[in-house]
Amino acid sequence: MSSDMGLPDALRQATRSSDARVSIRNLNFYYGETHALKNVSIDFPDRQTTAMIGPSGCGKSTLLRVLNRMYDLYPGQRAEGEVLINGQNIVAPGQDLNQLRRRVGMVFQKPTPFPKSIYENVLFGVRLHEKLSKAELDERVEWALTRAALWNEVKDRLNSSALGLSGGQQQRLCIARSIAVRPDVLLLDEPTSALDPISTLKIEELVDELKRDFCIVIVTHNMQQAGRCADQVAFFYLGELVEVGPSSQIFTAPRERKTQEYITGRFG
Ligand SMILES: Nc1ncnc2c1ncn2[C@@H]1O[C@H](COP(=O)(O)OP(=O)(O)OP(=O)(O)O)[C@@H](O)[C@H]1O
Repeated sequence: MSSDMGLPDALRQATRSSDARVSIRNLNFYYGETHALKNVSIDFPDRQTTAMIGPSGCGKSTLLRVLNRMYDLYPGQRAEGEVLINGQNIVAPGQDLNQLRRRVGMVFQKPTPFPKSIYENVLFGVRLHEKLSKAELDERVEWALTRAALWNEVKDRLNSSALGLSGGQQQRLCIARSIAVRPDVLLLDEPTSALDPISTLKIEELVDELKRDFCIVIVTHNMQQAGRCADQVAFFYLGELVEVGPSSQIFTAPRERKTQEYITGRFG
């Protein structure tokens, strides 16, 4: 438990790194008996991209699932500790999960468009959370698709099915759908692992662009991608955060031997 428990929210926030959008302190996560995250403390700064790297099973996806409390859907899974998003501990009881999921967008490994039009896909979350006029909805669709670098490719077929788009376009549509509700944090779980190299490059450029507005956390197995996209890199091993630092430091002068071994491909 952190020592500043009991302080008012504003003061607690002020005691954190000033630019941290997400501050995690002493987080433990359990799948029943399996202790999947062990005492993890890390900040995800605003307007920066953090890449989470580490071998299979080290807990990267689990940490993303904690950030939007996806684990709530499964009995026996529980988080202990503190995950502050804008100063609010989102793993504490009594949170409004609908609001939380509006503030924390998630994009998965495989594109997950709904069998609806491109237009309705973008508005899916917006319609749940906001009452907007037709003109405002149109404006939001154009804004989100433009930010997701897809507008020019789809503006003449907004009412066509999203399932008719290529894999790379579908993934950009999913990013548009996530940002359309204007979240604080955008989580990307291996967003390019199902894509070809050109689509991958487009998504990476997009991530670079989007970090101007959002706090981005990306899980990737691709070291080059982490090097290209991330400002900060966090290396996890067996549920523990081994090391976190600026991307340039982690890839050129890691402090920990395990990090060095992983980034040089000696295991994982
Ligand atoms: N639903 C579950 N029930 C029980 N244990 C689970 C469950 N999901 C994950 N785990 C365990 O939790 C640990 C962390 O898994 P997690 O999926 O977070 O790893 P990861 O780093 O994202 O792996 P990968 O790179 O393969 O996606 C692993 O030991 C895994 O076996």
